[in-house]
Amino acid sequence: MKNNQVYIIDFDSTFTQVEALDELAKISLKEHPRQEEISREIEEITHLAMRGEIDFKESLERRLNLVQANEENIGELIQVLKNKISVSFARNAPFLQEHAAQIYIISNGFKEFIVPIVTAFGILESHVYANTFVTNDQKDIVGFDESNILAQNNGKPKLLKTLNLEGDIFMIGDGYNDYEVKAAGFANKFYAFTENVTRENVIAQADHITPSLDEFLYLHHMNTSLSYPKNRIKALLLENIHPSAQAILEKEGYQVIAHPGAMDEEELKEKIKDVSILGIRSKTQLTQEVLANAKRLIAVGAFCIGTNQIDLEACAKKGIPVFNAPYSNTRSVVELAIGEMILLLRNLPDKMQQMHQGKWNKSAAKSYEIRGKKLGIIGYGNIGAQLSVLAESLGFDVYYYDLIEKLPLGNVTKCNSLEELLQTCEVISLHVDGRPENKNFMDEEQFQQMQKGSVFINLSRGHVVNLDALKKHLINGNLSGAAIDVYPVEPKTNDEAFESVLKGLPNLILTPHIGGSTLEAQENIAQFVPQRFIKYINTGSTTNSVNFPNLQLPVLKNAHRLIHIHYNTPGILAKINELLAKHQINIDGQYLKTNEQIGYVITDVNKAYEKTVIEELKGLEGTIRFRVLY
Ligand SMILES: NC(=O)c1ccc[n+]([C@@H]2O[C@H](COP(=O)([O-])OP(=O)(O)OC[C@H]3O[C@@H](n4cnc5c(N)ncnc54)[C@H](O)[C@@H]3O)[C@@H](O)[C@H]2O)c1
Ligand SMILES: O=C(O)[C@H](O)COP(=O)(O)O
Repeated sequence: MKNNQVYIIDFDSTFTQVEALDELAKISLKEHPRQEEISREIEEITHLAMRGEIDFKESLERRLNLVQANEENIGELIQVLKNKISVSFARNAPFLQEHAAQIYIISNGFKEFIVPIVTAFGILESHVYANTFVTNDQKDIVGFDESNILAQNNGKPKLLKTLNLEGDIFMIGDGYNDYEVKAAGFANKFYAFTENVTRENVIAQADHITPSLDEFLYLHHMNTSLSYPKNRIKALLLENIHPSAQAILEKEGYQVIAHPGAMDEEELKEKIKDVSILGIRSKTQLTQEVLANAKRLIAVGAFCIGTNQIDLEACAKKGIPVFNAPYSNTRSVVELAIGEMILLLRNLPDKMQQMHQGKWNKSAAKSYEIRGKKLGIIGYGNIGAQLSVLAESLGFDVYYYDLIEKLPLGNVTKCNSLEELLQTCEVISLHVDGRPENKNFMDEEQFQQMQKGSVFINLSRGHVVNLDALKKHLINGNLSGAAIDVYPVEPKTNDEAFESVLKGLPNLILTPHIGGSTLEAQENIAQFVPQRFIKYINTGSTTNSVNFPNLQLPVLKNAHRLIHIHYNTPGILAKINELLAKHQINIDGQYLKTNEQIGYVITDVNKAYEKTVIEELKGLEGTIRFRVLY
């Protein structure tokens, strides 16, 4: 606590998200036929004054004339404002309470609504300086007390002069009139508050741009709600991730940069240096070399299912959890697989091509129903299992093969070997994951084992199929058709050409890795993954992480949360607790989980503790990362 500091805080658009007179007009003019037009006029006058383009006094007179409010509207306004407290002020309520003696609210707004709002946060009524309304006998608001210094032009500096405050004075506000306090020499520093509104001519004058109160508190080492201001968290989203992800992360207060394509290793090595959150899809390779440059990376999101493009172990060893969206595009892949099965069994890829070339080939030759055919699913995971349910309902007789024991759904039949499945079924659909051992999983030998005339579908990963072997079996007629969505090498962006040995073959559907590319799936993914980041950053929760021990944690209440990530070696938990005991720290709750590489310990402690313990915890042998949530 810095007792020699004084914090002067503006009210409209700083303490609250809105301009109170704009809100008052919405209430008082509710029934007015020109309500929208007048409200727009009021907002414009507010902006002109806040940018310093018209006199403040003139703006107040003009706005009050237009608002046409009555004292009775104030109660409703207070209710509205209570729900519009700036998010970072609400989050840092303990700071306001604990530092009430040092906080002043100085506003050109009106005491009638400011006092009830700010005193609820512990701010002293005697520290609120603002205008007051003048009403007539009918309680209509007809003006303001013109003798109040804050009703005058340059009112804030004039008031500060009379207050004679001592110490380091910090002015926090969004308007030009807030900067004027510093310009007149009555504040040491001006912090332009941009959480709700950004005015170019105001930020140009600021000593510091503060996108939230967290940032101000962080600069002054007074955080009460978070260990790190959210506006300092930079997220980089690659590969055309659906825009709702950006919107969610921005709403949380992070800086977001979205880039349409993937980046190659060299470019990413450079761009990742100041990134805290990285969002990618299947194309970006997150290698150990890239990670070596990722000095600020907190979390990685695969905005897709597959995570084989990420060095998961290297991430874990750097204390970086990786999240994915394991179910969000499952249905989309299944629907495409079924559509392709029908097309291939009807020999349609060839027929469609022929029509474009003017060839009418009406014939039932090589055309079959799917009903009663044997479908073999390789990899009975989320996609494989859902495919089996839908395929069965369409009349397929379904078989599956998986490395591990799986619950067979419906009437599916389990095969004990890959060979058995390949020899049994006419349609083979591949849904294994992209682990390195699956490279060339479908090779010459496996294609030879397939029934003559059968069809093959791969919507999993490109490297799991040897394309030369597939080509050979499509040309020699062993396979009657195939559908391929994924390739060992894929273009990084839509501007690059697609090259493959498969181009131009008969009865072959080639698609540009779009199994999961439906609007529904992409939007679902863009909702799902950002929530994993937010939960991890705000609570430490690692649910759904693919490389971290999964811990679902309660919301932090009246405690500090110590988050310790360490190499999984015996005895670290004991050492953490020894240290906490030595400092007589009261543990409210403790959660531990380990995996092969790392241990993840969360300890909620009573707020009163010596801060030196933090340094000691960071210094424990085996520590990978440590952070505190306030
Ligand atoms: N084309 C696309 O756009 C698209 C979209 C989504 C997912 N995918 C890919 O689909 C694949 C499957 O996704 P999922 O969600 O079902 O994954 P999943 O992890 O739920 O299922 C994979 C299954 O494959 C099994 N498996 C792995 N290797 C095997 C092997 N050698 N032999 C037999 N079984 C094996 C696993 O045991 C597991 O049951 C992933 O590779 C994913 O990246 C592609
Ligand atoms: O793993 C996945 O979910 C798919 O391969 C989809 O990847 P994409 O997001 O790059 O289309």
